[in-house]
Amino acid sequence: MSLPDTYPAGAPAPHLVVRSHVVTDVSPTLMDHLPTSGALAWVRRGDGIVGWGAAARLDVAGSNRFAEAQAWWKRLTSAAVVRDDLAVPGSGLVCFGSFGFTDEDPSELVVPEVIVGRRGGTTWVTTISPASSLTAPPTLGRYEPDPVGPIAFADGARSGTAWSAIVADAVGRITDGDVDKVVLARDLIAIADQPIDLRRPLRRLAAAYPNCWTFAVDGLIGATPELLVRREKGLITSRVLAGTIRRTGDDAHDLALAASLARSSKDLEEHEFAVRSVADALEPHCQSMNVPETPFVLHLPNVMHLASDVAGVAANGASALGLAAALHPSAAVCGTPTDVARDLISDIEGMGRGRYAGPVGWMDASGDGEWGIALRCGQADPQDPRRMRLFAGCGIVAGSDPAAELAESNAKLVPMRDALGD
Ligand SMILES: C=C(O[C@@H]1C=C(C(=O)O)C=C[C@H]1O)C(=O)O
Repeated sequence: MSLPDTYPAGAPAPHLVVRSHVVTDVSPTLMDHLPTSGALAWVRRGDGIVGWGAAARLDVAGSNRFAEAQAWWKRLTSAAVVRDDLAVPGSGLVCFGSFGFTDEDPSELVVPEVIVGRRGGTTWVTTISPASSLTAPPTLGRYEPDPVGPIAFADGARSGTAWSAIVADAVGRITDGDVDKVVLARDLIAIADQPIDLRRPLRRLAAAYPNCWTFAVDGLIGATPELLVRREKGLITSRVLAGTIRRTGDDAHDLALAASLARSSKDLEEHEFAVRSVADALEPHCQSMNVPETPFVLHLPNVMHLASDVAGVAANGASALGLAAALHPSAAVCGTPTDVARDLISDIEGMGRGRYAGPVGWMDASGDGEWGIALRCGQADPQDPRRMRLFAGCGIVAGSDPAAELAESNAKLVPMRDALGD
């Protein structure tokens, strides 16, 4: 039922017919409904939306990509006929999206043919189809994903040792005063014996990291703890993370580590850069804002982060995507000052980030939506479905120790490694 033409930026918008209705659903998780391929997901604590198929799709790149995506979405939503029995966040006409870290990396929006959503015990189905060939609501299946089987891990663009040397180089440049903070990432290649059924790691991520946002868009899957921006009925929120410590598995020791993280001047400085960059980008779009003075410690199974929830009341009609465009790249994934850090990343990081560290999420026709930062994630290799590229990065400041940053990057790779393993 996919439209043969994916409706590129300049083409006339297809007339989509959209219907959301409540269904009875006894399956334990939303992920259970995903068919074999084309998984789309945005799930947290069991609630959220999953989808499949493509009623419309935009592929876009370049410095204007957010504006082009916004214009495309506006035309598509104004040409659609929507019957939404629920009118809750995620019901009605919704698209999923994932944006490249740099202007050159590919970005995309996908409008699924079917969405299954859940919120507070209510499950709904949305069908989206061209007016010329209406889709009947599907009977929801319950699928068991294939096991991933044995998996091997190999260095990506750089070995751990080579990456540590790049971190040391960055610390030198920070000490010389070229830049205050830069976020450097590395990749790891996961290789299975057979094509990886992405639903397997997705389910595991959602179960093991309920406080993160588990996402899937076009082969990019992960569980991010960092919400770049949410807009919901005039309220804007952002969860900023920066400053990390690994967990040991010993609760008493971890509590002591959490206390040391909250006092660490290196981590507090790194965090302050990230909060400032978010507050400055949101300020023109908010009439009042709450920027916490001190961060809290977010406990995840693998790491703990310094975290700040920034909130504001929308002052203008900027959509969730418009706000994500204003925020990206925040100092949490790029550095400070932004331009210098971005150039340094492209000079020394030694790999393409693709959609890692870019905004990933969903939005609705009113401009509300949620965009996370694509972290703790992996990208399925479009050429070889047995392979995935996993990513992790660390904020580097004057006090950073390359060996500790390498250990931190390994801890950030744990969610994807465990989700893929047996
Ligand atoms: C860049 C990543 O994480 C970011 C860097 C952090 C840090 O350096 O302390 C913490 C959270 C994220 O903002 C990643 O997970 O790949």
